[in-house]
Amino acid sequence: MDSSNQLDLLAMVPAQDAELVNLSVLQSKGVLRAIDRQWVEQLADHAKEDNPALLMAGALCSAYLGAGHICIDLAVLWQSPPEGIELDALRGYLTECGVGSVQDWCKTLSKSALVTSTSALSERPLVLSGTRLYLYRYYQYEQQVLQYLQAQFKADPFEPDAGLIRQLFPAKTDSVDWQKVAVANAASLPFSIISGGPGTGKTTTVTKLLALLVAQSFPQDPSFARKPLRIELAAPTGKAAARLTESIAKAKGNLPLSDEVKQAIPEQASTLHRLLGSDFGRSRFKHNKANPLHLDVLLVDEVSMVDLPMMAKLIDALPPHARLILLGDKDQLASVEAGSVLGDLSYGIENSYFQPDWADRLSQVTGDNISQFANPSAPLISRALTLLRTSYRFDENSGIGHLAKAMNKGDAKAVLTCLRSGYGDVHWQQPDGSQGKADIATLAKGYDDYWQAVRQKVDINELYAVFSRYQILTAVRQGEFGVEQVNAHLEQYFYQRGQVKDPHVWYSGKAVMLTRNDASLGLFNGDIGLCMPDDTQRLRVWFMQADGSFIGLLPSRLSEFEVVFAMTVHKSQGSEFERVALLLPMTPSPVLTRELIYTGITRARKDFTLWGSENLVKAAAQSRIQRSSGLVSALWTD
Ligand SMILES: Nc1ncnc2c1ncn2[C@@H]1O[C@H](COP(=O)(O)OP(=O)(O)OP(=O)(O)O)[C@@H](O)[C@H]1O
Repeated sequence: MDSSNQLDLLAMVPAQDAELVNLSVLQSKGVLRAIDRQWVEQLADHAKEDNPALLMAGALCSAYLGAGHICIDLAVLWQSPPEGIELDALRGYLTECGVGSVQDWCKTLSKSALVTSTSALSERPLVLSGTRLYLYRYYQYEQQVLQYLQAQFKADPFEPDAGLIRQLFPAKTDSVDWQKVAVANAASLPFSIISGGPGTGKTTTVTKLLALLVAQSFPQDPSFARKPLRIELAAPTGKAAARLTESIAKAKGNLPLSDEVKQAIPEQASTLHRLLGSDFGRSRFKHNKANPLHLDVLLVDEVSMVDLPMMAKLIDALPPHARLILLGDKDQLASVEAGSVLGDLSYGIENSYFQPDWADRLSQVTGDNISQFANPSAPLISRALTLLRTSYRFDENSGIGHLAKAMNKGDAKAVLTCLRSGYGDVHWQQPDGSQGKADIATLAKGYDDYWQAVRQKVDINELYAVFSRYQILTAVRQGEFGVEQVNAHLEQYFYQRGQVKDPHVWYSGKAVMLTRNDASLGLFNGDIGLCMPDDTQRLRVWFMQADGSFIGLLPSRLSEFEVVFAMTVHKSQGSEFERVALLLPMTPSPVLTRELIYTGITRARKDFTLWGSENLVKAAAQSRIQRSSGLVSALWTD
């Protein structure tokens, strides 16, 4: 059957609901992308399948994947269809196709040659697991992660050196020291997650953990040769890797251990792509099960940015004996690509409860009373998780700390109170509705120091440091308040003020962000370059490398990049700035969520300005990112 016949068939719906649900209508309403429809129609055509309920499910599965979901849950769709689609229309349409319930829908799918069941898994485009429908590859990724975790849960725990742990945490406190618990947990297990908001001591804690692992690896008898522990540090972006390098180096200095131990802790972090041996542009990595990484311990920071396929590939490349330690802030925006792995794995972490035997064990190792957190129904994964709750960056007087907390809770009233409270480090600019334009002159002021540094031709290290102090963040890409227009307006404004000679060509001070990994240059999507003349007065774009040094490239060597006086909140993940201005659009948008604003707020160390209306701030506080996957139910509820 050709695809035009299929479209005719799909149009066979109850008269009153006809325009509401067929694939072309779903596409016109933006529920489906052209690619979702083409994909499922081609598959169906090839397999000579024509059941509209199958086509609908397949197309939605593809569309939801594009929006970051790992799967669709037919039972959920049956109750709450995609936005813009009437429930009655969807059900009416499916009923017309002989599907009167979720069970019918599943039965229809399971009869299709395009769908495989999990009990007799075969390589077909779609996988039906209960009421969840996956694209085959994503089901495989999810299973890889689950199988890895199940294997770790079965492994015998290690015996960490309790004396060393207490030496690393000498302070006696009345309450539980969760940093100490995190170290005890992670030192006992081959897999662990340490989550916490900004400044809660994730790097401090993990540096102590690495110190413990290194010190434990030293032979008791110093006359024996020491087999060095191979530790690798990684993060999803170059910027995050550079920050991890810097933070570990700083935290190492404060360790109450010998120089020998400190020297054996690496500082240099790489990107995940580099670690796995990216052959840019292809989805396969050099390191995988057949060619595993050469390491004993892998620490990955900023894991909220890691998508499911990347996590699966990372796990695939781990040698069987390796320890994996994941660090991140579970409340930040999920990865750009599909999945919310950190959020799913640490789903119940807020409750901090452990199975009683594990709680006893932790009490013995730490000397703190963890038995108060014992709960016989704690799932296995809970022992691998520790949440750090105390921020050492933001004290009681910090507006940024209070605002981040209120937004994270989704407490719109507290967010507004905080914005109005007159904290010295939090400012709120409500847009003037009649104007409908971003206040570029005020936003641009934050770059005065930068332009002065450009004029003074300071060295690139210093210029980079000055540039990194201030950042304008946008919630969206398009429109007057989107990153593209704001950057164009800023360049124009700098031009009018004489700071930029000609915004259409390369100029001293032009700041760009790469939008693609570039194998030939060894640079990554998200890397920031600043344009300045070299010693011969030729303009070059200077990029900071993972070791903190700079390379200067001729502008002609860069192919895909954008100006970056403003960047989206998504792109800012993994970076921090002293001062941040977060610009919201004037009209509601589904991207305005609690996670997005929380991520924006927590990029600021010292000063945060929110540009946005009360209504949008309230709506964002009440809107959460929800991504479907099978991880939460497999790990937390099954
Ligand atoms: N237990 C502690 N007591 C006092 N200060 C601490 C403690 N833990 C961490 N700090 C301090 O708090 C600051 C933030 O710590 P750290 O960088 O480890 O946090 P983080 O969670 O990694 O931060 P970020 O959000 O920047 O990634 C550092 O100055 C650190 O020295």
